[in-house]
Amino acid sequence: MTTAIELTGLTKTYGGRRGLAGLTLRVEAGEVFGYLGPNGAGKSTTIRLLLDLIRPTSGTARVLGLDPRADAVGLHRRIGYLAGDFVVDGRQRAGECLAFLADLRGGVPASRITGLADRLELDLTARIRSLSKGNRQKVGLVQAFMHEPELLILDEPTSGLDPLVQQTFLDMVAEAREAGRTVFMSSHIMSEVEAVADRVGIIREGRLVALDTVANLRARSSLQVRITFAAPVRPEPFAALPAVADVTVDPAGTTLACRVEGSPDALVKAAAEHTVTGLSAGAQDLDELFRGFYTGEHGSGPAA
Ligand SMILES: Nc1ncnc2c1ncn2[C@@H]1O[C@H](COP(=O)(O)OP(=O)(O)OP(=O)(O)O)[C@@H](O)[C@H]1O
Repeated sequence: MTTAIELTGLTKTYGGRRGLAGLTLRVEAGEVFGYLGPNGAGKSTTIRLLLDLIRPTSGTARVLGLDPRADAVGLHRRIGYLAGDFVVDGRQRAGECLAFLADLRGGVPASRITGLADRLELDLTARIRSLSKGNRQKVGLVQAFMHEPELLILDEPTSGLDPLVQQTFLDMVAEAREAGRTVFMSSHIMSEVEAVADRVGIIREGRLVALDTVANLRARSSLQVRITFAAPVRPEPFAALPAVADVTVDPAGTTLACRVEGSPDALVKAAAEHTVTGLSAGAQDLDELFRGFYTGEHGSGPAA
């Protein structure tokens, strides 16, 4: 597999302010990569560096094997880009605007533009200034996908989209991957990228704090367990068990709640020494896990 994006020690400061701090990251060709982080983490900075819209303070970026600084014009033809602040001339009709952008890219069959617009339920005859935020975002999505680029770089593509359109967009991403294209998309919210991303990178304060497959991250999320006993139990023996944390017992002493990270075997065996009258267990929501990364609760280095 070849590499679509390779960032090495990429750093950007704005005056004295941190934009991005030494980001090293590879995205392989053909993968869908979800780039997550809270506001101000450095997602848009990374994306602008990939497109040579801004220049790094230090470090390097290679995109489709090329240097964005030296090969910007050639690269832009091979990339579909949706800016976080996508703006176009509001006086134009959506269809005119897309036809103009298609010409700039060397021509796109009109049927592809109408096909995408139909799927997203975008009215091509409407003037852009009359469109809602979500409908303008659809114009941005059509222009990013319409020339079937090798690499899609999408900065918060789902922003402003209602859940049905969001699903259509996720289908478009899945189809792009099936066709062998690479997708690099940013978001604030894990659940938006979870369904389509092969891997996820999380940045906080300009640094990568987690990098893993969605499946592995899910495996790392903990289990919330509640056990009810026929007679009161003491929390201490449970708190001492491997993989068990945050043990609490209700005032009556008969309901125990805890979090399990890893195998629940020791907990099950310890509980079996008593008479168990009730048991419930649920996986931690992935968004909850991600909030932990956002706030720094889960450490500051990327996962092994
Ligand atoms: N042109 C600029 N001048 C000064 N500081 C900037 C500029 N652009 C970004 N920054 C700063 O760099 C940091 C990273 O910003 P960036 O826009 O990359 O974050 P982001 O992860 O895309 O956030 P959001 O989700 O809010 O779009 C922030 O602290 C921001 O204030």
